[in-house]
Amino acid sequence: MSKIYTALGLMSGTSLDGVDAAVIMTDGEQVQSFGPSVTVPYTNAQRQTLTDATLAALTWNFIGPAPNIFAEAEDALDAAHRTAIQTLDAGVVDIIGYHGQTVLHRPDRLKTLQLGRGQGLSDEFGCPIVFDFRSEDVASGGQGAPLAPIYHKALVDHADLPGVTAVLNLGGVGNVSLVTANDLLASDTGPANGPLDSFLDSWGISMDRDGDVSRDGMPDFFKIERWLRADFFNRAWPKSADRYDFSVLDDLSDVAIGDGAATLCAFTALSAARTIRQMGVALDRIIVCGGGRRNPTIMTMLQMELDCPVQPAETVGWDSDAIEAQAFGYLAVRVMRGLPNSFPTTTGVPTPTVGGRIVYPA
Ligand SMILES: Nc1ncnc2c1ncn2[C@@H]1O[C@H](COP(=O)(O)OP(=O)(O)OP(=O)(O)O)[C@@H](O)[C@H]1O
Ligand SMILES: CC(=O)N[C@H]1[C@@H]2OC[C@@H](O2)[C@@H](O)[C@@H]1O[C@H](C)C(=O)O
Repeated sequence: MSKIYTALGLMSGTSLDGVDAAVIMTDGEQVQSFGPSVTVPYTNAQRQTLTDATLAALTWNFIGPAPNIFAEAEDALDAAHRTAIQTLDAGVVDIIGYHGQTVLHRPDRLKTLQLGRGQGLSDEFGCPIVFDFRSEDVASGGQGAPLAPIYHKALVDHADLPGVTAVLNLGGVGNVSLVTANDLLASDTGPANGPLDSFLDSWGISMDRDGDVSRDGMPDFFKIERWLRADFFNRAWPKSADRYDFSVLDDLSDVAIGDGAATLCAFTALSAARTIRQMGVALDRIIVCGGGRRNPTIMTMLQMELDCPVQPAETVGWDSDAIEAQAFGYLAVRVMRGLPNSFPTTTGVPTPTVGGRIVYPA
């Protein structure tokens, strides 16, 4: 191993549930060990500001001056991330990877935007911060996501898993990494909990906790067949998605809550299975991380669709809620070392690309 860094990763995902923070000891190639991790939920006011910024971004669409609310959203993000670092209480770290909040992702227009400022936190915590991980990949013609695959490969190597492993993350959006002895293939898979959360929000419920809402519902496979005709599902991989790319909720306006939730769980499972099949690699196991692994409706439907074991990340000893934050600590070390984080087979970028910007304490 080269020099081992103590890296602190920070991730705020598309579901806007809060900030994940985690420490990882790594040289940016292998995982040496894991440190503490924490998830700090956004306050209602912070979540509202971030939601408003995301909706303003959709209207803005990278045309003209950026919406004023972005500055307010960056204040909220920096404050929430500061709280997460303080709550983690990890002591001195060598480097921080600060993903920020994606408010708009348009790789077809060579644009992606993650809000959050690196410099303030770097000054405050006295260490280098890597941020803006995706822009260079997108500007070079890549999809800008997923970036976690090179970390998923390090996790699979660390766990010494034999054969071919898929790591499927079911957050707001889904993404999958296929780790073989010689290759790393990856793609977003489509919607995960994003449309399900939005649908339940219209019923005043925050999530399909433990599958409670979807459990007794009846999926409408005709609707799903129609949704799966969307351009995203027919594009070649690697591909990436924005949280708001899948506007299916109008089709569920007069559907009972249980049936709607079951339909969206099935949509998640079928779209993930479809992308995995498109990738054409025989798998020995699928390890599921992200909040969707806690939804038995989605997990059961995935297992019905795929002919290898589908297992939650805990079954191989991973702290699933920390994986994305660990990933951005790991990726930050790679940026520091000039190692690439994205590849033609993970984001479609023409050549392996480092990405990320580093700031140092003033
Ligand atoms: N106990 C649970 N049962 C069912 N679903 C759950 C449970 N806990 C979390 N979820 C779902 O998982 C979502 C959050 O997942 P996660 O934290 O992996 O997403 P994220 O990291 O914000 O998104 P992304 O990976 O797209 O950036 C919640 O919005 C909810 O829908
Ligand atoms: C643009 C963006 O922020 N994409 C996220 C999102 O959330 C899940 C999926 O879509 C994923 O590809 C990506 O995040 C993970 C951490 C990644 O880059 O690997």
